[in-house]
Amino acid sequence: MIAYFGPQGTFTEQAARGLIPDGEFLPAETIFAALNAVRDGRAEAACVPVENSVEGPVNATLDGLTESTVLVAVAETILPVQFSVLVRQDASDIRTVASHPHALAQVRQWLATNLPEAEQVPTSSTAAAAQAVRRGEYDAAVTASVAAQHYELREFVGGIADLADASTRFLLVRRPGRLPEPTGADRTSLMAVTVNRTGALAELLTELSFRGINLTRLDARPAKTHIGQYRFFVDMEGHIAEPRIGDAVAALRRRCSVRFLGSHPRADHAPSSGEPPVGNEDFVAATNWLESVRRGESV
Ligand SMILES: O=C(O)C(=O)Cc1ccccc1
Repeated sequence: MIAYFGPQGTFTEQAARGLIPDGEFLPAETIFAALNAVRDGRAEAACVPVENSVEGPVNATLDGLTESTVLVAVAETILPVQFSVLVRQDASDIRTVASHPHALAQVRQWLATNLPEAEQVPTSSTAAAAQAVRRGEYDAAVTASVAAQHYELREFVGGIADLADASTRFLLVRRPGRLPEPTGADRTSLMAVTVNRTGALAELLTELSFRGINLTRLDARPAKTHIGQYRFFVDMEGHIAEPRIGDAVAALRRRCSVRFLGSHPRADHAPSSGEPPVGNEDFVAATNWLESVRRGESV
């Protein structure tokens, strides 16, 4: 069973069906509920949105992955997202338009131009907004086009997005277990809580940079312990099975609290960029040399 951030008709449902085409799916009303379905065993995995190219990180996912037993990402997909504005068949004027905040943000200009008087109302998801329009609570919903069929609504307008090539990245997460095999085009995700000291984050990032590891994402979320304490979410190119990446992650672990959030193939299949100053084979050779020195066989 694959839980997904629902209800039926969300972009996340499309992502889940793309990742596991022959899966059995369990819609969840919130991202936390989708993740907790994995934690309590009702689902083997969950599909949740993690970031989009307009609004950035999906905070509920970052918090949800780490605020209980940790779940790890084993796959990802990136969907281009365009939106439809759905209304009831008998719609006349539109005084309220509802959607997920990340959807409203991605059509902000369109709404300001075309529905400037409509009150914008945040809902838990785009499909939840469609359900609310069906119930008569709001006049319009900004959704994926597929939601029209699920909730018997009419497409007032389709194919809208302020940025034509906007996209959203979704994760498939599971309980910790066997890692996906390295592919040479992978992403490793961590959550680190640094000590609240000048330079602590810079030192953490230096452990990556001087090993030639390219950071692909850095987000900060409140640690919710006290003001000023943050959880840093760090994505990097590479797979933790690679000696160079493993060496860097161990170095971070020596410096601060680190949680592993997964190593998995990148949806864009982009191989690790650049020629690192020291490659995986150098780490293996250095480790072998150190072991032979310790055995008194080398100097
Ligand atoms: O609400 C949805 O449909 C989701 O899947 C979350 C979302 C919202 C806006 C853009 C991409 C995903």
